[in-house]
Amino acid sequence: MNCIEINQLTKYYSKVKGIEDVSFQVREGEIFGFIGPNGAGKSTTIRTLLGLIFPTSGSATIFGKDCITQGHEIRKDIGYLPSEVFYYEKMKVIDLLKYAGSFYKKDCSKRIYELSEIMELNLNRRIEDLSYGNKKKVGIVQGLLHEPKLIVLDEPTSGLDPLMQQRFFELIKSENKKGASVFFSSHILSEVQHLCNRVAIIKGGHVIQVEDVKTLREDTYKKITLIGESIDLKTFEIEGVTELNKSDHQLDFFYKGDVNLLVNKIQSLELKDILVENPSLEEIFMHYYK
Ligand SMILES: Nc1ncnc2c1ncn2[C@@H]1O[C@H](COP(=O)(O)OP(=O)(O)OP(=O)(O)O)[C@@H](O)[C@H]1O
Repeated sequence: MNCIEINQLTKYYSKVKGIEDVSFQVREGEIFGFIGPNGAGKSTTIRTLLGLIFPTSGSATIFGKDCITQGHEIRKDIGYLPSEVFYYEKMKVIDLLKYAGSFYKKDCSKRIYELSEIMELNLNRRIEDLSYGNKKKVGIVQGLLHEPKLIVLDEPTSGLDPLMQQRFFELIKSENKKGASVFFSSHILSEVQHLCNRVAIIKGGHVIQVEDVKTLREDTYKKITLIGESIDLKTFEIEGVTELNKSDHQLDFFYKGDVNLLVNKIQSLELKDILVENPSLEEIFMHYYK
């Protein structure tokens, strides 16, 4: 079953394109990544999904309910961390979190203390005295305190130091193990690689690929490095080869296609070394971003 379904969703900010014809599904129980460069349309998609802005056309559902007309019914099941968090500056963290918890029909106090301990958040400070990273932690606790069925995170890790990022990932994984589905946007590809089952790649307002993270890494390009004295670059100007580069005695390129063709080309060469690697997600995405 799908927890999120997005169908041909389009949002124009008057004449400025936010997103166009975006369609994909997030399955219940998965951790789904939403990847794209700045301005690609990630926040627009998320805000439309949450009913914070209206689409120009298209539709979206969460747990089978329409995001626009049934938003109030859906919201109790969603935990949302926006990309920028703004709070009442004069409030103490604990008062703010208890106030946030009061909107749900359950006692969230125990969870507030548990989450704050995990994220090392000082509950007695005032919001105005917190650093950007600590405000982000308040957002994380606020997003999770009611143990939502779906967690929506918009660029969640910006501002967190590496140790806290790690804590946060562990926290998300454990919420997922307990049954929560997770949808999060990022332009940091390594975090997607570690955390997600599947990803959608968005560029210029269009989703250009929805794929298993594993497939994305395995079924695409191989990264080849050949080291030897007299390798002719022209030998590898063949179909399936991209990013061909020669420096000193080294030739690097990406290859996608029949490996036998490549082996035929390589076997006549006098090599000192050869390296065949799966490209990093970074390298794969750079390919899609072009
Ligand atoms: N309120 C707005 N008014 C006008 N244009 C907007 C507005 N919000 C977003 N846009 C435009 O819509 C496009 C998509 O922006 P969006 O913020 O959704 O991208 P994003 O992928 O979340 O980027 P980032 O990673 O920088 O947050 C951009 O061209 C942006 O300038």
